[in-house]
Amino acid sequence: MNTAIITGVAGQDGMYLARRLLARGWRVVGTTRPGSTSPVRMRPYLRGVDVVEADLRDTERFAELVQAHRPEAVFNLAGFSSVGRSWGDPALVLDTNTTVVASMLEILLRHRDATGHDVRFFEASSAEIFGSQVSGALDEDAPHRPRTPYAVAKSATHHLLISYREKYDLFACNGILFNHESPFRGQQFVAGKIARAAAEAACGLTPTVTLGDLDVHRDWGAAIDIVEGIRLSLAHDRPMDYVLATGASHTLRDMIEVAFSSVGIDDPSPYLRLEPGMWPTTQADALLGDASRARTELGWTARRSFAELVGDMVHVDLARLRSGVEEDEGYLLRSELQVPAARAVTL
Ligand SMILES: C[C@H]1O[C@H](OP(=O)(O)OP(=O)(O)OC[C@H]2O[C@@H](n3cnc4c(=O)[nH]c(N)nc43)[C@H](O)[C@@H]2O)[C@@H](O)[C@@H](O)C1=O
Repeated sequence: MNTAIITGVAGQDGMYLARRLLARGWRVVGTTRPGSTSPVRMRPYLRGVDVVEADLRDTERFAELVQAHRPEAVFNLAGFSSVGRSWGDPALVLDTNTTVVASMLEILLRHRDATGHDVRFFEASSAEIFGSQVSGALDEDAPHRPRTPYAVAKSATHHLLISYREKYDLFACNGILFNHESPFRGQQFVAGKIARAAAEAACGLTPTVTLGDLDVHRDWGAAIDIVEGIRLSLAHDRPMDYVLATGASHTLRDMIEVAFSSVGIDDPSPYLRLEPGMWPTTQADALLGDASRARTELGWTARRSFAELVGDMVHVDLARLRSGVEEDEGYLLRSELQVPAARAVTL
């Protein structure tokens, strides 16, 4: 039986990936931050996962886990994830998202030297590495112009992985992940916030969504699709970096329109408050991905449309509000069943 370690297993990506691997007969050891409430909240979705607490910065702990479980694959999905908030503690962001990864790679090398056992490594890189002045669809060769501590850290780690791959022949892949969402996304991210407001409005409540720039362009995909690309990256016969994106760009204005119209509200304006400048201007201007390499090499494409994704988020929030039950496996099963089997590639 293959074993995977997933760091950050209680996040949306970790959870979807764990379920996908379990369904394929893997054993999954998933780490969560000590003291975090997410594992409790996400418990209905993590059945079968061996959930362990591990502070990402405690690299000794990571070494122990590798030694104890001898995984075939490590998926590093943990770390600091808010672009905007990364200005709050840049040193912590660089530590968590870069220095820690350097230690993980060293640990995997030492493990290989000691046991002869190769561990494949996936790193969740980010479209934010491309930063400002981007135009057209971005592929793996687009230049990095990071503009936030978050993006700087992700860009450095991205290059670190490539260096390890070249110098030590380590099977390490960067997934350049564009924005991706799900009904399990927190409301600190804009899609989660909009979906919840649309559901509240549908229940007759009067939410107010305060937003920065409505014209920001992003390539929003469904997390459930993106994790399939993550899984396939490590299942391929050679390590590469992959853009995982839908290739379609939308604005926040589009998202609001789709979310509210999915519950029959044609005019969302009474629920919106605009505060231009409330969100940092140093993030990427507009992001659109070109996932041709993932399509050609992995047979991967994003299957869910923007409207399906946003509609699913709103409807799960509606079910939460109506039932009073925040998390239930039923919220997930419907969207999981919609996934057509991906091209068979086995590790
Ligand atoms: C690729 C990247 O994707 C995610 O980072 P993010 O893009 O910052 O995600 P978000 O949902 O917070 O913002 C989306 C856009 O919406 C704008 N925006 C406007 N008004 C509000 C607002 O009121 N709240 C928020 N959160 N965003 C707002 C905001 O400025 C941004 O342009 C993470 O997964 C990250 O880990 C990652 O790697």
